[in-house]
Order: sequence, then C-alpha cells, then structure tokens
Amino acid sequence: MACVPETSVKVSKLSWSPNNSFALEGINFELQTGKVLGVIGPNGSGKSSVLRCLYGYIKGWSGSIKLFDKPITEYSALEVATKVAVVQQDTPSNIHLTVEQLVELGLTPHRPLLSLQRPSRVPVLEAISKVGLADKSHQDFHTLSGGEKQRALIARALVQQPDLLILDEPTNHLDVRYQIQLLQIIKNLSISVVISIHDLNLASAFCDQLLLLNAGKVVAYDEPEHVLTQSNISSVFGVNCQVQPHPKVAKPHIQYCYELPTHFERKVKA
Ligand SMILES: Nc1ncnc2c1ncn2[C@@H]1O[C@H](COP(=O)(O)OP(=O)(O)OP(=O)(O)O)[C@@H](O)[C@H]1O
Repeated sequence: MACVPETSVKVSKLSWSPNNSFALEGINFELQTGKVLGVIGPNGSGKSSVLRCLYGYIKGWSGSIKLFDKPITEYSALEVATKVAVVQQDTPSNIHLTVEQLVELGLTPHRPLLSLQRPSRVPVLEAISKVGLADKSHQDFHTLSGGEKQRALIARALVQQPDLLILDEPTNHLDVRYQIQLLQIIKNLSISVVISIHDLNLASAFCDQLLLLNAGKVVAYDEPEHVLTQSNISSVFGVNCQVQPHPKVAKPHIQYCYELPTHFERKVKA
C-alpha cells in the first residue's frame, strides 16, 4: 500500500512580487494530511495569491512549495489535476453546460486517455445531491443563482476525489445554512483542505489551523484559539471585538462591537 505523506503542503519562504512590489513575502506554513487550513486576512492581504501559487496559476514566485513531499515544479499538469481540485473565487460566466455535465467534468483527470466509455453517473449524482442541487441537475449552469453556481463548482471538485482541495472563498455567495453545510461536507471528507475565508467565526469553527495574513506577510499561523485573539483581530482588521469560547463548539467566537476604533492604519504592501 502506498504510504501517505504526513504533510500535504509545505510552503517555505514563499514570495511573489508582481509589479516590483511584494504581494507575498516570506510565507511559511505546512498542512498535515487530512486537516483543514483556513487562510484569513483583510482584503488584498494575499489569500488568493497564496492559493494561486499552490495550484500553479501564479508563476514567478520564489521559495519552495511541496505537495505531498514533492516540489510542485516537478508535477505534470495531469498529476496536479488528479491530486488537486480547485474552486476559484470567481464563478465563470461562460459555461454552457447543465449542472450534471459540468460536475461530470470532475471525472476527466481520472479517465483513460481517448476512452469513449461514459463514466458512471453515480458519483456525479451523489455530489450534486450532497450540495443540494438534485432538482437543478438538468438546468443550464449559466442560469443558476450565484450560490447555486458556487455549489455546482464545489460538486465538480468533490467528484474529482482529490487528495488536496483548494477553495477560494467558497462561502461568499452562500446563505448561512449552505455555508455551514458546505464546511461540514468539507470537514467530513477527511482530506487535506486549504480554504480562504472571510467569516472568522466559520473559520474558527471548522478549520484545524489558521494562517492570518496582512499585507502579504504571515501575522499568525496556529490553531484558531491562538490566532483569533482580540489583539490580532483589532490590529489586522481594524475593528473592536470581544473573543470568547463558543458555548457549543469550544472554539473562539468573535462578537464585533459595531463601532470602529478612531485610529487604524491599514497595512499596505511593501
Ligand atoms: N496579477 C497581479 N498583478 C499585480 N498585483 C496583483 C496581482 N494579483 C494580485 N495582486 C495584488 O496582490 C495583493 C493580494 O491580492 P489577493 O487577491 O491575493 O488578496 P486577497 O487577500 O485574496 O483579497 P480579497 O479578500 O479582496 O479577495 C493585492 O494588493 C492585489 O492587488
């Protein structure tokens, strides 16, 4: 039996500077196999850029990125496609496929080249039903609501059966029930997940570890209770809040005081 590496992602000294200014500078973190890492931080702090480096969309970075103990630069495109599934932040608008056809595309990396045989619909229908779109499976993707589109793309990623799932703000179009449901599904997959997320309470409840970024640098990287401190939140996001253990899930829960501090200087890139 193939031995599963303990670490799915290991990032060391990752820097990226488009336009001669740092978008990412000296980023270090690693993700244990089967765990969920939440990437948090204010707008423009570098969350999507970190994710894009991980799935090979951004080139020209420096440092080291290893996926399952192997440098990402040594992977072929097909190897990445079979191991890593990605749900990007922006939902594409030019897909003219039904939900079922779109989700079926998730099976493509696993199909033998030139295979004419239609793959089994079972995993496709299961994934569609998991994200609550069973009644929309024949509807055209481009006619779905924003949240439905996002769930269809997540179903496509699930069908891919990746070892590593990368999700860039997957909850931003979802209502609160679907946000919780999606994060429960992700957690129950027991695969390695890197997810960027704006809702700090959801990040706290569902992520094993958090990477807090500000202006392209790591401010904190640890378990939620050590990252989501009142002082980190107010200094990075510029909001007043109180942090207490959630009464049910024993993770930090943030209550915002809906008054902004009078002095706050947003950090900008170097
Ligand atoms: N291709 C690019 N060329 C130049 N600058 C870029 C490029 N991509 C990202 N940036 C800059 O890098 C910084 C980080 O962007 P990124 O999208 O990673 O932030 P983010 O934390 O995901 O933000 P948000 O929460 O708003 O989605 C921003 O200042 C952005 O303008």
